[in-house]
This record gives sequence, C-alpha cells and structure tokens, in this order.
Amino acid sequence: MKVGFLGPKATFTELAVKKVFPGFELEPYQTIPESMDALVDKKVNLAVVPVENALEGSVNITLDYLTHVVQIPIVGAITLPIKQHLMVHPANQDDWRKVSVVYSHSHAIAQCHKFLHTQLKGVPVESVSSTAAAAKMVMEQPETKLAAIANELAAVEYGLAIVQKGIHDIDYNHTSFFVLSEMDLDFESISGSSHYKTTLMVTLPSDMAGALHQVLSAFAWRKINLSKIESRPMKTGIGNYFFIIDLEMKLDEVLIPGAIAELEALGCGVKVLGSYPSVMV
Ligand SMILES: O=C(O)C(=O)Cc1ccccc1
Repeated sequence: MKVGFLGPKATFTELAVKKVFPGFELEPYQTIPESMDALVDKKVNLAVVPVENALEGSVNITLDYLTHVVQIPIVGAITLPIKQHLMVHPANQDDWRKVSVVYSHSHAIAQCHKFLHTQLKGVPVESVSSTAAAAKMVMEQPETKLAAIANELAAVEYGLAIVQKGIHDIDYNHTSFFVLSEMDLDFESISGSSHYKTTLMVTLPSDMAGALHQVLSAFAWRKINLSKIESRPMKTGIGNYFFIIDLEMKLDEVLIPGAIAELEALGCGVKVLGSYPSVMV
C-alpha cells in the first residue's frame, strides 16, 4: 500500500503518515495538489494532506483542490501536535541572529509570527512548498546564512542545528490532515478511533434571505453538532461562496440524510465529501 504525501522527507505531513501508517510505502510529492493528482492517477493508494491548523486556520489549497478540481473521498483525519524550531547550517550556528532569509511553509511562518517579529525583526521571510523543503534548502547552501522553520526530524534528516526550540506563538499548536482514498479503507481499525466526522460541501440558493440560517436550523433541531463551518469562494464572482461543514457524527441512515433532504428542498446543493474516523496522535 503506497501513501502519497507533501514532501520531501521529514515534513509534518510525513510525521502524521508515519504515526498512523507505520510500515507503509511512502511517496513524497512537492505540493499538495501533486499528492492528490497522484491518487487520481492511481500512482498511490492513499494521499495525506494538511487541512487545518489550530493557530492559522484552514489550508485553502487543500479545501479548494478537493472541492473544485478532484473528486476523492475523505476516509480519515489525523490531528498531530506541532512544534516549530528555528534551524541553521551547523557552520552558522553561532551567528544565527545574522541570517539573511528565513524559509518555511506559509502556515509554519504564520504560527511563529511573534518570534519572527521580536527576535528576527527586519529579516526577510519567504514561504516555500513545505517546512522540510526549507530545511533542505538551508542544508544545500551553507555559504549563505539561511534559516528554516521546521520540525526536529527535519533538523536530523538534513543535518541542521536547532538554534531556537519551540518558536510557535501558542503552545496548543495542532494540525489536522485528511486521509484521501478511492479504496474502501478501514481507517477505524487502522487508527483505532471510532470518533467520526462527516464533511459536507453546501451551496446556497442565490438571493435567498436567511438561507444560511435555515441550513444551520436543519442541523440544529436534529441536534447534529457542527465542529466547523468554513466559507470558500465559488470562483464565479465576488460575493459567491459555498460552505464546508463538519458534522460531529458518522453518516447514518436517518438524521444526516434527513438534513440533506431538507437543504435540497430549500434549493441548496449538498455533496458528502466523506464520513470518516478522526484520530489524535
Ligand atoms: O510543511 C510541512 O511540513 C507540512 O507538512 C505542512 C504543514 C506546515 C505547517 C504545519 C503543519 C503542516
């Protein structure tokens, strides 16, 4: 069984994959869309992609690619604690305050805003495809004083020295990842979790006063708990949005189909993106 993930080696995504799928064959891809394309092209059986960070919010490219471009079911979710460290080439260890650029993934940069603002004020910060890609770049250019924000495994993998540990702004820093697959994967047995979520994509009828209120009521009176509601652009014009809604329950035969039928009767479009166990590792 082959798992595609946002690489290179030692990204947070790989950490999440290794925790839940030990011993599986791993295939790194340079971007999130490439990992999903690999699944569509059947080069891998599963793809694991970051979807939400507790400090920075949704990973928009994941949600947008999943809703606008590919049609692959979500079969699981993994939530991983995130610790960010500042690392440099060992040759520049004593001089780390004089780095000329800090590289990382945009979400990691946002998670360390306070540290960058106070400790490395004025140093340019550039985002690259992943935290591990940043670490790899720093390793490859010892003569330029560069720094990366990445995890401990990336420091080991790319031979970098951690010069500041735990630089994320808030200690409670977690990221969730979606497990995507066309296969009928028994993620409940693999993850040991029976905590299910169901993710829906909902479009509203145009120009209907109180439409969102009515959508929420369909869940509220059935006592279906929502854990997330996110609006994303339809990409058809300013002000046109759809909603991604997470329900805190497994797709059943009564409550969720009833709510969906009610939304459809209102003129909403509803698509189930997945009903899947969610695990904290
Ligand atoms: O860049 C990585 O290591 C990723 O896996 C994406 C990401 C970035 C920041 C926090 C969590 C995941």
